[in-house]
Amino acid sequence: MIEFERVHKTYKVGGREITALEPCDLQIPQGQIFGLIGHSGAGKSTLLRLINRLEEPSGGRILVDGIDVTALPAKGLRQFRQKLGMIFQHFNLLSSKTVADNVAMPLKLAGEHTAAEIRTRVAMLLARVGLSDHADKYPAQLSGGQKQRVGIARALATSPKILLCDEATSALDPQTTAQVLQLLNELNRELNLTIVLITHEMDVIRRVCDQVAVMDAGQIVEQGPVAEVFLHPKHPTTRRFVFEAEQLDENEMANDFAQVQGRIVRLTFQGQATYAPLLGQIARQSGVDYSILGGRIDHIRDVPYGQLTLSLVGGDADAALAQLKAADVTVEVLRA
Ligand SMILES: Nc1ncnc2c1ncn2[C@@H]1O[C@H](COP(=O)(O)OP(=O)(O)OP(=O)(O)O)[C@@H](O)[C@H]1O
Repeated sequence: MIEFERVHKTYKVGGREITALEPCDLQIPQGQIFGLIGHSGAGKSTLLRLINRLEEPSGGRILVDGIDVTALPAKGLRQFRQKLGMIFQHFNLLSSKTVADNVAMPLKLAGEHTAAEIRTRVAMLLARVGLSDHADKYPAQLSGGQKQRVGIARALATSPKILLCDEATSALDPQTTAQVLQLLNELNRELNLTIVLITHEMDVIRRVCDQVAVMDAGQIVEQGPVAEVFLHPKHPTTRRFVFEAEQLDENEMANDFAQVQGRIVRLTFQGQATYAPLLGQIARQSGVDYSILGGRIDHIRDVPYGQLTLSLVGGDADAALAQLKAADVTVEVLRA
């Protein structure tokens, strides 16, 4: 468990103070993939780098498994950092070293392993990330996705319990992004690894995260399980991210709504309800006619969801909506 208690951070630049993180309380349970999303300058990197004390907090306490890491002396901090791995947007591999030597680096620095132990562990890590055949190559000979796999293998070398990912897929194309996210997903489950992940894409959050915190101007403005935040965004910043990901335009939707009669509702189906033939049944029973104004079916992590925007005309619309709610469908009335 990672806990922030009133943690804040101010940078001093040429006599001027820049607040990067307002006092922040946060809890990240062990074994979760926790996403931090926000626009450039929102304070995401600062928050992430406070966890491994690459940045020192200006105040507050950070506890990892109950240990106050803000109070650790130099030796304790070195040991603590071995329990944390980090991966970066631009991979940060050493260009003059081979793939195997890059992965071996944290083990060599720890100074606790024989050369044979390091060789065995590196071979195992490279096999896990699918790069056994590339051990003797240099980073320049690899694709972006392969470089990030080396970064992941290196980050996992000392068997950390926490992996910090700073925009780890931002430099990758969509297909490679999907593969790297899939690998992170698998590692999270296999190793019960806590992953804290920074991104500016809601789609990355939707695909892998359990929880999300949305940051704006140094503050967490919305936080919760991804399904809740993604399907029912409240803060304007969250709404912008979700609408961007869904390629929706609020003004266009308002224009569309002006063209149709009746009530307008948004229905959210999750899990089993996503595929149940509810809508037709309920429309027949209540005598309501509906037209579909928008919708999609997708997954949040592994859970399917469907979201439909409908206009309802005639019949007993109240009864229809009550039946939908009784079947665990979330109903939001967009126009009464
Ligand atoms: N070392 C530093 N010295 C001075 N100001 C800094 C430093 N690092 C960050 N800042 C400032 O703190 C604020 C938050 O920056 P941070 O990098 O945490 O945001 P971010 O959300 O990660 O942005 P990005 O997505 O662009 O990386 C910004 O105003 C930034 O200019």
